[in-house]
Amino acid sequence: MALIKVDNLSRSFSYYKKETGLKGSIRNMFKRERLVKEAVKNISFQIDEGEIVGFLGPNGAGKTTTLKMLSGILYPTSGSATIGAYIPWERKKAFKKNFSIIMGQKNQLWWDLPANESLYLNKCIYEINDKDYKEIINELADLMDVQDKLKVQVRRLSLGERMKMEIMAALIHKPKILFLDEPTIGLDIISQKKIREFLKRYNEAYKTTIILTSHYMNDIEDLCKRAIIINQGNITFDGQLSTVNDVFGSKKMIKLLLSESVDRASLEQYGDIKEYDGYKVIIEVDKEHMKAHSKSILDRLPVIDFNMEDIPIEEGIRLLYHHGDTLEKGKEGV
Ligand SMILES: Nc1ncnc2c1ncn2[C@@H]1O[C@H](COP(=O)(O)OP(=O)(O)OP(=O)(O)O)[C@@H](O)[C@H]1O
Repeated sequence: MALIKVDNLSRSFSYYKKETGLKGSIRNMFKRERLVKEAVKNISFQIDEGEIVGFLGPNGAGKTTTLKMLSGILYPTSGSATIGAYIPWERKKAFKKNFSIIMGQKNQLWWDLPANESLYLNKCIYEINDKDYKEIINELADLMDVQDKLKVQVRRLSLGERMKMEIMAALIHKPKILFLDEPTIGLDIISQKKIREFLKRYNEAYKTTIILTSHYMNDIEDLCKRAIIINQGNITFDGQLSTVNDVFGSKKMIKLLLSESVDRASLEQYGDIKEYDGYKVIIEVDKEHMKAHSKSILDRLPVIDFNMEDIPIEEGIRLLYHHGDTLEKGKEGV
């Protein structure tokens, strides 16, 4: 059943162009040019209870603006959204008790206090009783392996430990909906993996609905079955992650290992060269020319190893970022 329903949601920002230099500043005092940025344009989607959905797009695509509207931090310019029985920007207390947003680039913990003091503050804000608070703190600290860090001043924690505390602070009221905006940004690979494992287990245990934005493809592939891709405020893909490649089913990758160096120009006839060092080459080839090109490569080039693969999901998503067509509402794939 759909828990999050977004219907033709838009958000524009108006701002004034600022001229540089002294002359520009003086000119600005008398005449200012007003500009409008349409950050999110008529987007629609639905998300079921318990789903983890990857919300992807290049920088400036409109991801954070959408999450801010769904969290009630921003009013939309037009359109509607409901989360369960609530309209987020009405900011009803019961809604606030049901959701949490974690922004990897922003802290909610007090820098100079130990993490458990900030956690206690959240306990009071969310009106959690002592017994439930003790239980959830123990459970979360165990799951994230930070029992011994709870009394350490936040400024003395490593980036990974701090992020775990941020996640704990966001989860102590057991929200039903969780918005994660770049939760693993800047973390090393092992810490990223630990946080992903935690989120997976947490989602399984509590059936929390999660929208996740991340520029790390491992986060998305590990956690999400479905991806919504947004670019320049428009949704360009909404479907199963496994079908991303079907959109570009007309392309394949040929990976070659050569015994002698071959110059780049003589490989370009086969397709787009994705990687090249003379001996190791990856070429993106049109499927319709696959057979003829494969034969020609094997006949003419000093091939030691030849592999044919689908384009990697990361590449598929990158291509989808720039795929212009907006999806019709509810349609899966492009
Ligand atoms: N307050 C604002 N005033 C003017 N423009 C804004 C404002 N907030 C966001 N924008 C613009 O709206 C667009 C979408 O921004 P948003 O932060 O939603 O992108 P994003 O997809 O989260 O990007 P990133 O991956 O870089 O965080 C950007 O072009 C941004 O400059």
